[in-house]
Amino acid sequence: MDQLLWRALPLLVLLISFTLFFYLRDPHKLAEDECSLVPYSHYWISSKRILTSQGFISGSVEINEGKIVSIVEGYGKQGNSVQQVIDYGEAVIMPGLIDVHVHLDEPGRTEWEGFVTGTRAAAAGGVTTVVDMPLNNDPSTVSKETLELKLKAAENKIYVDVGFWGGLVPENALNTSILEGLLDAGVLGLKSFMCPSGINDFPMTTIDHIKEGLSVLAKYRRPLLVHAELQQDSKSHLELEGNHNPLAYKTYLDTRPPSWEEAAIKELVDATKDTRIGGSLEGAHVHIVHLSDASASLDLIKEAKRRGDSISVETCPHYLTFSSEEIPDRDTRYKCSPPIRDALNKEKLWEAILDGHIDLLTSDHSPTVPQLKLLKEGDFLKAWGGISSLQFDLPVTWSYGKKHGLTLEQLSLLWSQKPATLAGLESKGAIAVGNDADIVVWQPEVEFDLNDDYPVFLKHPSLSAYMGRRLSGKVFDTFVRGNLVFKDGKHAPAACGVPILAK
Ligand SMILES: NC(=O)N[C@H]1NC(=O)NC1=O
Ligand SMILES: [Zn+2]
Ligand SMILES: [Zn+2]
Repeated sequence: MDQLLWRALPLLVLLISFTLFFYLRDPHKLAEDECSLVPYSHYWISSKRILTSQGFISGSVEINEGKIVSIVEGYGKQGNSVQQVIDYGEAVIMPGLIDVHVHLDEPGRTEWEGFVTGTRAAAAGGVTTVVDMPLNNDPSTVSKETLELKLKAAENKIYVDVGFWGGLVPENALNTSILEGLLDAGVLGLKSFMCPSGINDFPMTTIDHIKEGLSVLAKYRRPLLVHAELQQDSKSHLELEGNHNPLAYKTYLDTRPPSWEEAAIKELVDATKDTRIGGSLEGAHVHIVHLSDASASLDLIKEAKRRGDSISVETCPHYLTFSSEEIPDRDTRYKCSPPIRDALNKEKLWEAILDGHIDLLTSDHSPTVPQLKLLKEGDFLKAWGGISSLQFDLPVTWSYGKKHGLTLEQLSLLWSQKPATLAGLESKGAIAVGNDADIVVWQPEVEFDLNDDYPVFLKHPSLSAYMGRRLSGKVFDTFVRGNLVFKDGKHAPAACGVPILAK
C-alpha cells in the first residue's frame, strides 16, 4: 500500500500543480498573442499611400510596443534595424476612425447591442476608438457608481478602445458633488438632452441645468454634448396619430421640424457667449450632436463661432446619405431624431462639411431589438428612433463624400483628428511619432455590395438602412495600439481594447 502511494505521489503532485495553476491564474491576464493577429510587437507597415499628420507620403511607419516610433519616407526604405515589415502596397494607411457618438447599450440592454458586438463591428469598420453615450444602457451613466458598473461590464469585452461620456440630468446638474464625482471618475465630458430622450432614467435638461453643468465643466475643461431639439408648438403626436398615416415617413418628419433644432440652438448660443476668453464660462465647450437642419440652425452655430464662442458641431452619415423623399413608407430603419430631411438640406450639409463649418462626423449608432423598431408594422410614430451604422462609417461617408469632392485628408480630419480633439485624446487621431498605433488599412477604390453575404458584425444587421447598398472603400486591416485586431474579415481571438478615462 505504502509503495503504491509513493509511486503515485509524483503524479498526484503534478495533478495538484496543474489544478492550482489553472485555478489561480489571473483570468484577466491575456496572453499577448491573443490580442493581435501579428505575432510581434516591433514591426513596420509600409505603403505608397500613408496619411500622416504632414500629409500623404509613400513610405513606412515603425511601430513598437503599441506606439508609432518613426515614420520614414520612401517606399521600401525602412532603415537598418528592420525586423518585420507588413507591405500594404497601394492600400491606404490612415489613422483609425474615432467615433465619439455610439450607444453600446451595456450594461442592461445587451439584447440591443453590447460591448462585444459593438466593438467587433467597430474594429471591422476601421474604427479604433469609440466613445460610448451615457444612455440606453440601464442604468444610465449619471454618477460615479453607474460609471463603475459600465467599466465592470466592459472588462475583457472591448475589441477597440472605449471612452465614456457621462449624462447631465436634472438630478446631478443641481448637485455638484454627484457631477464632480462622475467627472473625477473619468468621463471624457457630459451629454444632455433638451427634449425627452426616450429613456426613462435619462430625463431632459433645461437651459438652466445646462448652464449649471457648464460651470462645473469649465473647471475640468471638458465638453458638454447636447441633443439640441426643443419642442415647439407643432402638432402633437396624439393629434397626428388620429388624423395622419403613421406608415408614411412624412407624418413622422412633420412631428420634428427644423424649428425644434433652431430653438434649442438659439438657447445654447446664448449660453456659449460666456465661453469666450475672459467670459464667466471660459474653459467650457458646447458640442452640438447630430445636426440635421442645415439652414437656420447651422447659421446660428456659424455666427457663434465667428464671435469666438467655444462651440462645435457634428453631423452623421445618414443625414448625408439619405433624403426624406426617398424613404419608403413603413421603412422604420430610417427613423431617427432629429429626422432625415429633404435632398436640398442634404446638399447644404455637404456644402457645410466641405467649407469646414461642420467640425466632425459621428455615427450616432443607436440600435434596439427588431421588435421595437417595428420593422413588420412599419409605424413611424411608435418605432424606436435610432440608426444602425457603426461598421459602415468609413465606406458610407467615403462613397457619398467623394461624389461631393471630399478628399481623403478631409475625411480623416472629420473622422479622426477632430473627434480626438473633442474627446481630449491627445495620443490618438493622427499618424505621428509618439501617438498610439491606431490605424486602418483600406482600399478606397474597391467596391462591394452590402448584401446578406457581407460579414456584418452588428448585433442586428436587419436594422441597418445601409444594407443592400453598393459602397466604395473596403477595410482590410485594423490596428489598435499596435495590435492587429482585425484582418481580412477575421478578429483577433481576445478583446484587448482598453477603457479610456480622463485624468
Ligand atoms: N436614446 C437614443 O439613443 N436616441 C437617439 N436616437 C436617435 O435617433 N436620436 C437620438 O438621440
Ligand atoms: Zn441624440
Ligand atoms: Zn445618440
